[in-house]
Amino acid sequence: MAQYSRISGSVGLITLKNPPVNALSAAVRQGIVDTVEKALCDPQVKSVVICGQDGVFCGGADVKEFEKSMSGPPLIPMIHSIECATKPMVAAIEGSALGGGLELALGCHYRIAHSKARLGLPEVTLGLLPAAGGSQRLPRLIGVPAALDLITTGRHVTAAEALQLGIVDQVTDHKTVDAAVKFALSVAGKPLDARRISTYPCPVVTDLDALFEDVMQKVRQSARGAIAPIACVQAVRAAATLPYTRGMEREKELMATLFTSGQARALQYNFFAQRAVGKWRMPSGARWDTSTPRPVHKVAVIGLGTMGRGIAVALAQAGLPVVTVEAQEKQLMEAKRVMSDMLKRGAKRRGVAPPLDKISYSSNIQDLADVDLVIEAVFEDMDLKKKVFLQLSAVCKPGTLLCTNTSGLDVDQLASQTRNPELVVGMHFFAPAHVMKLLEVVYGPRSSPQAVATAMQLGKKMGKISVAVGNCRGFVGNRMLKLYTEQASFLLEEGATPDLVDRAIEEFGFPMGVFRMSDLSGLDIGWRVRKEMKLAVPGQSARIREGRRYSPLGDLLCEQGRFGQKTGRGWYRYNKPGDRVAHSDPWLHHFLEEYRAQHGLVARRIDQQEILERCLYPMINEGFRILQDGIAAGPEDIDVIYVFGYGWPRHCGGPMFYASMVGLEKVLERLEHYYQAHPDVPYLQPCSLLRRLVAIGSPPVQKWREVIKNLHSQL
Ligand SMILES: CCCCCCCCCCCCC/C=C/C(=O)SCCNC(=O)CCNC(=O)[C@H](O)C(C)(C)COP(=O)(O)OP(=O)(O)OC[C@H]1O[C@@H](n2cnc3c(N)ncnc32)[C@H](O)[C@@H]1OP(=O)(O)O
Repeated sequence: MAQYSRISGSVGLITLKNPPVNALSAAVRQGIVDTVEKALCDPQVKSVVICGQDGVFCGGADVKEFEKSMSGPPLIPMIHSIECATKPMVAAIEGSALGGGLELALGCHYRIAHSKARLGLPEVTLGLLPAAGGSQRLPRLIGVPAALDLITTGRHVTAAEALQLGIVDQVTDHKTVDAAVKFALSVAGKPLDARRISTYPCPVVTDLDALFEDVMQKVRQSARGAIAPIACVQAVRAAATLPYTRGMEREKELMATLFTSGQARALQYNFFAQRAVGKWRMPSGARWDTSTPRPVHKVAVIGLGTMGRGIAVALAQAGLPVVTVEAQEKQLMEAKRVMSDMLKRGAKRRGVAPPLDKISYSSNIQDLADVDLVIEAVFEDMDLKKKVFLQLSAVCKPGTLLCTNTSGLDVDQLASQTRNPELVVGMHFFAPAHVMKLLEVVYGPRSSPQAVATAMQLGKKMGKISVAVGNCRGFVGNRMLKLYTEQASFLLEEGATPDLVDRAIEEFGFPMGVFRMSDLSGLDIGWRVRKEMKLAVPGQSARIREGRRYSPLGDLLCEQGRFGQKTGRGWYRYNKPGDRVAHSDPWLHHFLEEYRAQHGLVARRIDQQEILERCLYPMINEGFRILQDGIAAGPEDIDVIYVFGYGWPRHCGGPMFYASMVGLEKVLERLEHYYQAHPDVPYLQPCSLLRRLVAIGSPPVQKWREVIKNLHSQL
């Protein structure tokens, strides 16, 4: 829908109306076509302004329409007719001009933006390219290198940067439409030939081949198997080397391959999944829209190890006053120095003043008496955490929310130490906490909806993608991860090497293989947990524990002091402790051979397919169990956790979406096969939810919530 009016006597005003982001749905496109025609036919109109209602210019093509067969006027000719118009067309950009929205603005002869507006061509993040002329107009307007940067990363730029790049003609702090109307009046009747971007020659680049080779290499490296960034480079190359009409043909050709690709489907699913997780619900029926968060004006972090430091920095960067408490004076001083540096570095990157005064440092827990919310980040030890919660409950004012940054311990046990267990939730951050986007908000059986709402809101304020999940060992992310790492160890026992397994995982698209990741985070962390659980017993190498298969390989390495990067030895060898470059380690290969010989295991050849199936399918199976148990509300929650917390390649959607792409029937069949081959690994047995989904014809992932709901209502 688009509304037409005439203002200031001679300016036609076209307002896009499709809340909340004025996406270019079929109806909006039809509205634009009709209102542009009206404006051009109105003899009293000398110039035209296009704006969006409610302070948003346009969020781009309507992504929901991509799944359906396209109807309504197509974008490309619509934008072309705006560019060909004989009256000046001015885009008044407030809020966002993204994707097709910016492409529409690029079809206009002038662009006026509000200083707070954001502009960009984020199609690549949806597995697409700017195929409404964006890949051909932008390089002509701002030059090839700048266009390549924007189009291949999809990053949004501020109005100030857009002005500097030459994307907009003017930036205003006042009412954008008023400024655009004034501007439109000033350019009425002026010649337009020099304003049609498609007629511009692409600015010359001195060594075009070298530039594109270099960019393509960088893109291939960072894309990790994603096809859209590569197509984006190819489209910009067409702009740089071909006349506009031929460039448009190339743009269309490239878009056709992307549009129906599985990667585009995965990325678009992920876009909506990110938004779906914000609409959380608990099994009790409590929901995001019926639970009011408590106000949080002052926060505390207790425990200033790596996690506590990152959390406090993230809170300060979000503008919240933070009281930090660390009992050991030496650790407190060291933390203060490191955190100040982190704040300064972050501020420099963002071009703002470091919020050093937001953080106060103390070694006295009594200083937490007046805070609204505490995040406990002490050592991952239940007894220690229990003690801290007991103290917090006594010290903090009534109504203070008490949160634990455990990565998997029982939130309810901690709640039971406090006067108000309903005010206890888990806030599981991921390292480094000031960088990683994911936050698992863990509710126990006694957590109140208000406590969950408060933690979710705080996460949002910190710029995190927060996912509300139920309380179980490892929550969602680490519960699934345990199976992935365990299978990887079993593969070593059976004949694989860390390099072989990691290569398969990295080729799939993870930034780091399972063993490289284990070396980075430290083998000793899992070892300590296993020792606490009495699973790991020093000096023991039995392969069956608690009646099921167990791989002691990680424990045996720890017993030798091989903790990973920090000790310079782990699954790989490093030139010195703390070094990051992993080298294949002949010692480890020899150790594996000896281990196999000791246990009578015969090494066999293991191919990439088996590595992927053995590592990923048990995780997926556990994902189904998590859904069945009601720990996660839907597959979107699991997928968002994996993409933003564990490096699952976004163009594969997440584990649950990936399963639906592979085919549930195939996943089921392979799990059955592996369970038969390894009956001593009970979790390989396919979960009944997976069986149920296959039995009803493998509905698309978007329909699983309904099936789960029915399943729960039958119980
Ligand atoms: C055989 C095949 C032939 C192939 C040939 C085909 C040729 C086709 C040619 C077509 C060429 C098209 C080229 C153009 C493509 C595009 O434009 S793709 C879209 C690009 N745009 C974006 O990626 C922007 C996405 N949106 C955002 O980043 C943010 O939403 C925002 C605009 C910055 C606003 O943020 P915020 O205020 O935080 O709100 P949100 O919560 O994110 O969103 C609010 C609700 O709006 C929904 N939404 C947002 N954008 C879109 C969209 N583009 N389409 C549909 N819906 C959108 C979002 O899901 C939220 O919905 P609810 O959760 O239901 O509230």
